[in-house]
Amino acid sequence: MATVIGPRHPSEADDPAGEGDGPVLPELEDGHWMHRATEFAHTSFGAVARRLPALVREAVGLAWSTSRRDTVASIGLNVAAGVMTTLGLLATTGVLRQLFAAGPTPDRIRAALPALAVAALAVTVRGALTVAAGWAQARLIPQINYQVELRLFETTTAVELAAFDDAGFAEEMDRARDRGMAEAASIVDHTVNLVTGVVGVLATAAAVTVIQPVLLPCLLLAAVPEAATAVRMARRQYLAMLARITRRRRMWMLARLMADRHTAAEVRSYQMRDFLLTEFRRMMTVETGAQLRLARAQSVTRGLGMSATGVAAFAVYAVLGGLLLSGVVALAAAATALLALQSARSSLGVAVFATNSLYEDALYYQDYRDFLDRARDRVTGGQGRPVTGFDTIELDRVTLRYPDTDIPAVDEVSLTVRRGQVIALVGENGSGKTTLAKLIAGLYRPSTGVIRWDGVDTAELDPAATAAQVAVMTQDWWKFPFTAGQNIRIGRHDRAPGGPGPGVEDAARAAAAHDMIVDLPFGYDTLLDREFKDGHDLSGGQWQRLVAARGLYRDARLLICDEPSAALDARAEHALFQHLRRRPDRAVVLITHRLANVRHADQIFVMDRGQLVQHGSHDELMAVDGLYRELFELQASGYLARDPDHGGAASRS
Ligand SMILES: Nc1ncnc2c1ncn2[C@@H]1O[C@H](COP(=O)(O)OP(=O)(O)OP(=O)(O)O)[C@@H](O)[C@H]1O
Repeated sequence: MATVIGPRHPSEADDPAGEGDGPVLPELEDGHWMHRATEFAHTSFGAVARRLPALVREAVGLAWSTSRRDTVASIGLNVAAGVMTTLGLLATTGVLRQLFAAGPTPDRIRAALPALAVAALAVTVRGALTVAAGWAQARLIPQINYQVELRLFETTTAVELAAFDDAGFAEEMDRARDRGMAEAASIVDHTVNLVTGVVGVLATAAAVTVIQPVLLPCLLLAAVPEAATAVRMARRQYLAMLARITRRRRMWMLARLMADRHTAAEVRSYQMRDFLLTEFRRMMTVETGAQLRLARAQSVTRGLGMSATGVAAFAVYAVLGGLLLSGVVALAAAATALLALQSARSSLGVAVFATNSLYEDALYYQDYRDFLDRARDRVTGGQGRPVTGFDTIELDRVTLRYPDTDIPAVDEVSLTVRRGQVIALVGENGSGKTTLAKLIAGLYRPSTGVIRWDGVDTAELDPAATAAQVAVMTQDWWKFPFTAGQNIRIGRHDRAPGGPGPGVEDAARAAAAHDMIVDLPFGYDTLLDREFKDGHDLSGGQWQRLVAARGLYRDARLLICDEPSAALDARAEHALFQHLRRRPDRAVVLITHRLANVRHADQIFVMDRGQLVQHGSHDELMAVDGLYRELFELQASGYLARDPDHGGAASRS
């Protein structure tokens, strides 16, 4: 049953209103998970069934490694329930045989009582076993989720930073996280359901075979049309979903833009309401039409399926009648066969649905497995020489090329950072300062060249011990949804209270953040995320003070400050730079576009298009014609209210 999927883009999709005009946003790229959806849509049910044994092995292996006891219970109890189904049907035949026998009614009822007791017992035990199996199955799910989620996040937090710049890797990670991880528990769930369904069919078939083998083909004949209809309807539903998915994503995106705190101000200030609503209405019209058509098509399919099932049931009744008349089958056996038919049909439905779902979910789970395999190669860690500090960090012709780029972001840069010094990296936007700082921090490994700590290649050093010596105040910091105190303390979260280094409040004071924090509703315990109850938000500059406090709290031997004062007011900036001064036990690498802040640096390195083009002290660099002097004078002219293009060079004081 190979199937070709329909159009997925709104512009090509069925359009009941016949409208194609109006504001049209650019086409959405297919979601990263679409490739699996498309693959599944093109796979026939036969192919799905052929892969079943491997999929079941995979799921059982996963369940087994999570909880042996619950795995055995889920499967074992279901099999035992199947045995009870067989027993119940056989006992039912016994009951009917006695009831249909000749003789006075009280005698017939009395004779049927033992078989009736067995049938009742079988039904009761079966019920209990099914409940117990369901319990074991329900226990498995959270345990599996726990294991797979933990394994994924243990990996994503351990892979090297460079992996996140690799588009392929990042996409695989999204796939594993967004869908693959969630399907681990599903494949186990579907497998247990499959076992339940198959056991139900086999149990019924076994009972029918014992009662009268000739009835077995009847059972199959009656069940097949229903199963085929179930497959057909599930596929139809899936393909329809696939055809609408891009449009639905567009609608989710628009819905987010229209009802989100972060976009609310811009939507109003640019008066985007009509634009967004028009686009949303357009999508909704197409979407509603598609849903109405699907409902009609599903009803037709269901109607045809029910007719086919009815015809099959009628054929079975005819065959049964013939067998009854010819005396091949007794009345009691025929009546039991009808009961068995109901039971087999529902079990088969469960098995078919589970097969379909298992196959689809297993494709996504494979994404999770593939990601973990690939990520293992990018995990940093392992052993190396211990490090407790440094006297010099030396970059020797270091180059870094980001994935899929031809031009290096840092090109053959050599420089030395000495303990006790403040060095500055300056240059225009995109010149490579942040990238160079990340190399110095050990966040990236050079594509070529070597970085040495006291003469030892950093590749030979213990990565965790090296990272412990470094603090980075990044330019693109994140608003962590923690309290103000925790936002600072995570800078060195494993430091015991009263341990060496500044306290949280000391660090906050140094970054001019303390007064601002104590003014918050709960002081240092104020939660800094409006999405939580009693949460609070800060201004950009207030956040930056907190980020600076975190960096100072870390109290590392190498402090890297990438635009630490970009959002700070003059007073806060002044206070912060008091604390970024020379200290004999550490080195500071400072990146800033406010060149007045680098005047006192021991060494200033000037970057241009990835290359180091100048270096020296402020006075040395101002004494020569070059990029540094040009940038400095340009900036200083603003303060001196003198335009260098029209008034000559600004003061060099
Ligand atoms: N993750 C990345 N993947 C690919 N290219 C990148 C990445 N980060 C930066 N680049 C590119 O590398 C070059 C150097 O960027 P970098 O951020 O180091 O510059 P910068 O000097 O710090 O700039 P700015 O002053 O604007 O902060 C730029 O051309 C930029 O586009």
